[in-house]
Amino acid sequence: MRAGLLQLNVSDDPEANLPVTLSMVAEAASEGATLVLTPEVTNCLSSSRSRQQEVLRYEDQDETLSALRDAAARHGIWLLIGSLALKTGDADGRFANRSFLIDPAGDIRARYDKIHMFDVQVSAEETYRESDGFRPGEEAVVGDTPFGKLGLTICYDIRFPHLYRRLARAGADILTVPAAFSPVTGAAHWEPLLRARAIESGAFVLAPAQCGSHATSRGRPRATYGHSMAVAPWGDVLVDAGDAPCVTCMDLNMTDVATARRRVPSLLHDRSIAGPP
Ligand SMILES: O=C(O)CNC(=O)[C@H](CS)NC(=O)CCC(=O)C(=O)O
Repeated sequence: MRAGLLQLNVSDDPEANLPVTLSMVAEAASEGATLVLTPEVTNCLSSSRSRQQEVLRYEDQDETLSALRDAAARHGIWLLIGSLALKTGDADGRFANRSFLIDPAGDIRARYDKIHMFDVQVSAEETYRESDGFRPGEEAVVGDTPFGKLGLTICYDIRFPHLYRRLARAGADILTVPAAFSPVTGAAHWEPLLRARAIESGAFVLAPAQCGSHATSRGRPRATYGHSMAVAPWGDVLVDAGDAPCVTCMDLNMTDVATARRRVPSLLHDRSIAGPP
């Protein structure tokens, strides 16, 4: 199986972002990818609440979603849209940060709302309050494909290993971790977290990322870490896409999942542990 990771540098203008994303999806398909993955917030990196209120749409009216579904059908590929920022109709006005698995007919096969919100002060100057704008999801999701099961997660979820344990035990062969990681935490934690989840799950980890300085029309400027990554079930880094926008394709030997789990069957060795709660 051949997978393609899109590394994007989106702005807070969905209309401007879409043509770039579509041409990179076409490029991945032309390089033979049968599963193409895009990063977190493929449609719009958040700058201010008022800007989001203006440009974000409900799922059934979102043009990025409909155009990417068409693209999956046109190219005959599976597409993991890392996430879209979408209106929800919730009373408190918060948005959803939602991944979609699209099949080669363009149909939606799975949806996942990011569970863990990035409410973190990463440095004296840099604080994130994701839960101010986004409503967290509640449910883990596995999507079925002909080449294996995908466990859907997003960005900050990577720091919560029990979610990945659950997905691995549900049979996930590939864990998807689309991201818009902060440069500071990215440099310190991104690669070891991805490799740890791959090793302890005996699964591929595919992590398409946002990169660079993002153009925003208002609010504070944003920058993200890049370094989209593919990690094999044994823990080896297959791809590190660096820090500029790009399309990176790679072959995945899906039998590596069973091989890794046979060599170290730790998924079968969980025990319930007594002691402090
Ligand atoms: O806000 C948007 O538009 C897109 N979403 C993000 O950028 C999200 C929430 S602020 N970022 C992360 O989860 C970074 C996690 C991270 O950097 C870490 O775990 O260290």
